[in-house]
Amino acid sequence: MAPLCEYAVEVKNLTFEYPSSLPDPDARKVLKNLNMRLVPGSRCLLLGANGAGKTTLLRILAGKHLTQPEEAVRVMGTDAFRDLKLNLSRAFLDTQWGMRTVAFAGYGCPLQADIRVGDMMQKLQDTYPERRDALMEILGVDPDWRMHRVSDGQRRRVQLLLGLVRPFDILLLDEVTTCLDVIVRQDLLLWLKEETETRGATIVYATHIFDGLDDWPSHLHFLARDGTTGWEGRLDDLDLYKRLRKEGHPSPMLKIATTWLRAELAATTKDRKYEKENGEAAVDASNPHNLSTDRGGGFNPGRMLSYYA
Ligand SMILES: Nc1ncnc2c1ncn2[C@@H]1O[C@H](COP(=O)(O)OP(=O)(O)OP(=O)(O)O)[C@@H](O)[C@H]1O
Repeated sequence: MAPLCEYAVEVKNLTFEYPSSLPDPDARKVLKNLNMRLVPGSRCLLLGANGAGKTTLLRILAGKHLTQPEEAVRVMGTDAFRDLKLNLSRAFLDTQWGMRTVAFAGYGCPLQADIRVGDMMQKLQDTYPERRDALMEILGVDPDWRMHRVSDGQRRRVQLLLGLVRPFDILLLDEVTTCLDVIVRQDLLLWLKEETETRGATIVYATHIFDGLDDWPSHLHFLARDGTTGWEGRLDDLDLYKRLRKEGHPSPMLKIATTWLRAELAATTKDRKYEKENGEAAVDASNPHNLSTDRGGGFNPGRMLSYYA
């Protein structure tokens, strides 16, 4: 059973930026005045366009980035960055697992050592034999697989097995179900739902694939393109969701995502047009159209070269 705390995740007015050379302080911010509150047992779908800041937020909740002020982010009622005990009850699974960085900046290649899956983190696997067996069955993992001979999807299944075998209070998932086949994904989502219902575990799941998710989340958090919270709360409280359900829409989650993302896209297109027409004047901080099409968090090498002068 998850420990008693009012909120499993509590983010209050969080603003976050990566080190950057952008002169405009607002342009540096990846997350802006962000709020998130999840009670234990929540299954929260984190939704947002590419570059909205989903990975950044999940990494903050996983204790990988220090925030200012530190109290802005609490996980299971404690300091998300400093409380190392959390690492025994918090699981973070992203697409970087098993990738070994090589000589090129930002380039990784998969773990290819000749290791038997059943021998990986063996003590942990043996500590929870029932969970291990259940997960092996759901994920279709064979303990005799060897890591230098698995496919991408099989490697992902091994990651999920090792990441989920220890009972967690909070699970942070960043796009880790993309290369799973549809049956494994469905069964895994059901297993995760059960974890929240029977053990009170909390899950935050960022994905762009909404197939099979219509009945899964209890909460939604929409991260807008400017790094603010676009909408957050219980899914049942979202009018659009209620309406789509009433109309018997075949895939309400996908419809919600496309409605919000298309509205953003329309606004971005409008802002891009404005920038094109107004040149450098468009980056004036006092301009209401300022900074829409590229928040320049670091990997986007700028919409205006003068930014980096
Ligand atoms: N390590 C970093 N250093 C500097 N800037 C970064 C870093 N990681 C991400 N960013 C910037 O932060 C912003 C948000 O990135 P993030 O990866 O959190 O978005 P995302 O919503 O997860 O996107 P996607 O859906 O494409 O995975 C982007 O503008 C990105 O360029």
